[in-house]
This record gives sequence, C-alpha cells and structure tokens, in this order.
Amino acid sequence: MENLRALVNRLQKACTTLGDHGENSTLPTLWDALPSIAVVGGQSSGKSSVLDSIVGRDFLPRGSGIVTRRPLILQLNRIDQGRDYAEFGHHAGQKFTDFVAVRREISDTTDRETGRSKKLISSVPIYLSIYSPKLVNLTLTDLPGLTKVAVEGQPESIVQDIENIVRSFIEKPNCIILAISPANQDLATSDAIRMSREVDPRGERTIGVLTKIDLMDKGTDAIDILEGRSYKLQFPWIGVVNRSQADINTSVDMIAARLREQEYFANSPLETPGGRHQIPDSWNSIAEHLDGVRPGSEKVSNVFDNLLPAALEKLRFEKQLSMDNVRKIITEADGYQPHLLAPEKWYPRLIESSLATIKGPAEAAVEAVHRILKDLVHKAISETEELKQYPSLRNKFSLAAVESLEQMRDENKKTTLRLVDMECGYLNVDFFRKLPQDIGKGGNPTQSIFDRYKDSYLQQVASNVLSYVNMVCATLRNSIPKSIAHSQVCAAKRSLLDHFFVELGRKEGKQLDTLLDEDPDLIQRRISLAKRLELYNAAQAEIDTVAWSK
Ligand SMILES: Nc1nc2c(ncn2[C@@H]2O[C@H](COP(=O)(O)OP(=O)(O)OP(=O)(O)O)[C@@H](O)[C@H]2O)c(=O)[nH]1
Repeated sequence: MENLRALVNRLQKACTTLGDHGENSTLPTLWDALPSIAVVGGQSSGKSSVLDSIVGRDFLPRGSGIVTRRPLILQLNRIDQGRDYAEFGHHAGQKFTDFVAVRREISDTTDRETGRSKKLISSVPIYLSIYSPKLVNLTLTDLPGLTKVAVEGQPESIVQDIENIVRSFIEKPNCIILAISPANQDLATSDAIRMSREVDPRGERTIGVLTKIDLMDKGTDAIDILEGRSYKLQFPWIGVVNRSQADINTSVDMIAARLREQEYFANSPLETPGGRHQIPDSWNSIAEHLDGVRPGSEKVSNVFDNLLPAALEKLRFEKQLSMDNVRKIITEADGYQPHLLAPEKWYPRLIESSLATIKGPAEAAVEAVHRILKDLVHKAISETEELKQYPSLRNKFSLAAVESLEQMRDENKKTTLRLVDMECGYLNVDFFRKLPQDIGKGGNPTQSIFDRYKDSYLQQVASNVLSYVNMVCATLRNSIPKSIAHSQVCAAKRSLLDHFFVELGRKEGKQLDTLLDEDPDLIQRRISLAKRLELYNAAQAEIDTVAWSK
C-alpha cells in the first residue's frame, strides 16, 4: 500500500512538472486518472484546520471571509530523515524551511492571480509539496469554501463559481471527498454534504469529518452524526476538535492542540477513545433490521398481526362462560350468604376469571418478540466485519446487548400484564347499562333471589359478561402490540447499548486493550500473508534483475 501511494505521488509530481494539471484539457489526462483527496466544505467550516492538523504544521493562511481563494494541491512526501521543507510548483527548486514564509507565499501567490481584492477567487491551483519524515505520501487538495450568498464587493456569480471549482475536483470518480461539516450547525445545512451527495449519492468515496464539536450548544451532542444516523456514509464519520481562532492568535502549537483534542474526547462522557467509533456499523445494522431496511422486522409484525390474535381466539370465552361455570362462580361468590341486593358483585369475578386467561397469550407475545430481537441482534453482530476481528469485544458486545434485551423483556412483561390487571380492576359500567337485555332476567337487582339461579337468568349473565370480555379482548389485542413495540422494539433501537457504552467509557486504556485482542487465527494469517508478500517482492526483484541484465 505504501509503495502504491509513493508511486501515485511520483506520478502526480511528474504530471505537475510536465504541466498536466487536468484542467482545461480536451484530451484525457494522466492527472485525472490518479486518485486524490479533496477537502470540501462551507466557508470557515474548518477545512484548512483539518489540513494543518494532518500535516502537523501551521502553514495555511487563516482569517475571516474567504481565505482559501484558489485550490491548493498539496503533495505530502515522506522522507527518511532531515528537516521539514516545502517547495512550490511555481518556485521549483526553492526550498522553504520556514513555514510562516510558506503561509505568506500562499497568500501572495493567491493575490497575484486574483488581484489584491480578498473577495475574488480563481480556479488556477497552487502546487505545494511538503517533505518530512513525519508525513505519509498523500495528495490532498484544499478548495475554496462553499458559500450561499455573495457579500459586498463580490460578483453575484461567486457562489456558482466556487461550486463549479469544487465540482470539477470532486466529480472525478477517483477523488476521495473529505467532507467537512461544523458540528455547531445543523447537518441539514452542510454545504459539504450537499455537494458530496450530488456526485457520490451512495457515500462510497466520501469521508465525513465533523469539526467544532467543542463549540456545540450545551445539552446537544454529535452522537447521531458520528454514528451515521443523521447521514449514512460507507465509512465511519470522524469527529475532530481543531484549534480555535483564539488558539491560532496565541500561537498554540499543533502538538499542544492534538493533546488537547485527545483530552477533550477522553473526558467527554459519551465518547470513548476509539471504541464507540468502531461500533456504529453494527449498531446501525441492528437499527436497520428493526426499521425494516433489512429483513427481520416482519417477524415482529407476524406476532402482532397473526400469532397474538390467533392465541386470543383460542381462548374461547364462550366455553369459560358456560352455564355450569357461571353457576359455579356465582355460587362460590355467594358463599353461605347469597347476595340479596347486589348481583353485580358476581360480574367482576366472572370477568376477571375470563380476562386472566389473556395473560398467557400476552406473555407469549412478549417472549416471541424478545426472541426475534435477540436473533436480529446476533445476526447484526455476526454481520459486522470490524467485530469479527476482535472476538473478546464481540463477545462483550453480544452479552451486553442480550442483557439489555432481557431487561427490556422483563420490564415489558410487567407493563403488559398490568394492562390486563387494569382491565380487571375497573369495569365500564356504562357498557352494561347500554346492553340490550331483558332487565327482568338479567341485571335487575330487585329481582327475587330465588329467580337468580334459573338457567335463563344465568344465560343472560353469561351473555352480558361475554360481550364485555370480547370488547376488552379487542382493546387488548390493539394495546398489547403497542406496549411491546414501545418497551422492546423502540427501546432497543433507542438505547440497546447505552449501558455498555457508558461502561466502556469508564474503562482504562489497558482494559480496553484486552477487549481489542485479535483473533489468533487472524494474527497468524496476517503474519503468513506478510511473509508471502516479502517473498513476492524478493521474487519481483529477482525477475527485474534478470530482465535488466538481458
Ligand atoms: N473551537 C474550534 N474552532 C475551530 C475548529 N475548527 C476550525 N475552527 C476555527 O474556525 C475558523 C475557520 O477555520 P478554517 O480552518 O480557516 O476554515 P476553512 O474552512 O478553511 O475556511 P475558508 O478557507 O475561509 O473557507 C478558524 O478561526 C478556526 O480556528 C474546531 O474544531 N474548534
């Protein structure tokens, strides 16, 4: 990989020297075919700060308004040893070792192209190479910041002109887009996301970078964005805290800024150093299963629409309210002293005895959904590539998810059974008042107690109770799924791993390391592959020697 990057860098350098910059050419150019990384974002979103941070040098001009007014093509070159230095394409051979002078030259050469007006832009790129033992071989392009309106002194076309410059870089399929969005603005207004979505709608070559996390309003956090729930990309989002303007003014150096950034994330209650950033794909996958984006959630609807209604149907209340049963319950309720004036005292007993049987199917539905969620979670975890590499973390992750699901299930059982208890605890008397019935045979309390044990009377009671129980059962048939969806499905989507993340956040570095121990087979495979690569490289060198000696 490193060899490949070095090769691409060398090719880009050759293009630059030979004047092939890709722009304004009707012929296909080598430059366009080479991979590059473009830094895109709204004005003052933090693009230059991110680049400064990657390079580890304070070398880009800063200030208010449009600061980056020409594309800056930045080649980073790793050297084995020696002092850091920079070289401009327009001053080939002149080594800049003073990075303040580099910053000044970027400003001056921008002015030379656009005129002294700080409000104009140009599409002609500046080429800058930086050499350092601390760098990796990469080519990055800093682009003018996207803006929404032209300000005083700027041509009306400036908004479109900047978009055109940016688009000309990022529309190339070989361009990786580093899309910079500030966390203190709504992501829906992010220019970086708007432009990257236009050219890379599936987010396959866009890396989302969230700056200014330290400037977010109190009470808000960046979790939804960093976990890809606000805008999903194929690669994880990266959160950063760059130097503030005050830091720049007081010359806080890059090392101190980086330490402060680490400290910020280490002390942020919801962030964990690395762990939380590794996990979102699995978490997203669980949420997608539950949302029906991936298969699995239809099994939950099957419980609600088919299994629960069928189980309630099977209860057969008519059988429970047969005349023999009604007589038995009434006789038991009367005891040695038959009720003289309050036959309605039997009703709660009769109703409760029927409704209590609903608890069976209700509990079964809670259990069934719990099992489905457990399967979905296991499936999502096993599909998560990053977790395959770390068996201990995967194990802990899985245990935490199951434990959390079990707590939700237990809680859900209580709430669902309480729904049934509530129905038993209070009867809607109005329902009975409105029932079309023969008052003389049924609920008339003044009726002689001797008539009350007659079959016709008991039939009437059974029929009244059956109507009522059927009505309640229909209500519960609707409210039980709601209770299950609320307490298990939505709760799992919302907070399945919250407890786990908090626990993870409390762990020390060493404890985290034990979680990230790799699968021994995988380590062995990597060692074998590295050996094989070494062998191939040696073989390639041999072949080259033979070829050259011909
Ligand atoms: N507090 C804080 N300030 C930041 C952060 N990132 C950038 N800034 C500040 O935001 C301002 C703009 O940052 P730049 O990096 O110049 O932004 P830019 O996108 O390159 O700006 P243009 O090139 O003008 O479009 C500067 O004052 C930075 O110090 C951050 O993460 N936290």
